[in-house]
Amino acid sequence: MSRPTAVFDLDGTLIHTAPDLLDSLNHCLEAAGMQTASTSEFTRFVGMGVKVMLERAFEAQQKRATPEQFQAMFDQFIGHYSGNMPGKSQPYPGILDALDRLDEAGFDLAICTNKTEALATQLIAGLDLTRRFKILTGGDTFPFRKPDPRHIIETVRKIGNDPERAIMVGDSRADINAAKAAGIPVIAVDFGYTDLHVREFDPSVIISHYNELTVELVDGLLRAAAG
Ligand SMILES: O=C(O)COP(=O)(O)O
Ligand SMILES: [Mg+2]
Repeated sequence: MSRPTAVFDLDGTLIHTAPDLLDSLNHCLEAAGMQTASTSEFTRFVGMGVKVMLERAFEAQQKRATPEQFQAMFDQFIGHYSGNMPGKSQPYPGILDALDRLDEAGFDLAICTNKTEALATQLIAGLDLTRRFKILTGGDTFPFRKPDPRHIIETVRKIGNDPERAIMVGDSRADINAAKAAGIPVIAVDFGYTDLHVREFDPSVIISHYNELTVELVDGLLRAAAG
């Protein structure tokens, strides 16, 4: 039997990246002569990758960009964000101990993010976390991404594991809906980036700190899912 897999979202779940993403977004908005975004606006923009974040920022100000202007802003964002990495971004309290616990219990650890694979890989390396994860897939790794359930399923399959013995940990509706559509139990953190409280998306469990992410909790969810 393959090893069980714990799949983690990145932004707002493993790593608190909001200050850097917001800095880079506001750098681009200012350069375009637009208003800067607040933290609460940012939580509505994030979750579906950089392109969607920029589109939502334009919509919020009822502004339109030509495809060329949009591409230029996208390139500027990537340059600014990647140039300042890892910046102020930090793993959430308790996550490293939680990863250790799962690792010691025989879980393979995976990252499934809507960030581009290159940016996510650079960030995880910059924080010296690469060796902890068997795989990282981004929003551009496959022709589909969260909330498409195949993003999680194919991430697990790529390491040769069985999606029926996987759990997802995430902070947003995309994570929760993708996991539910995949039939994978999902633990939602309530400290990430979401416009509505995660309870609205009906995850299997909600945690407020990683000391709640125990092997017992995860094993219980896997047993319940196996029926
Ligand atoms: O960067 C984003 O928009 C989303 O990234 P996440 O899937 O890791 O939350
Ligand atoms: Mg997230």
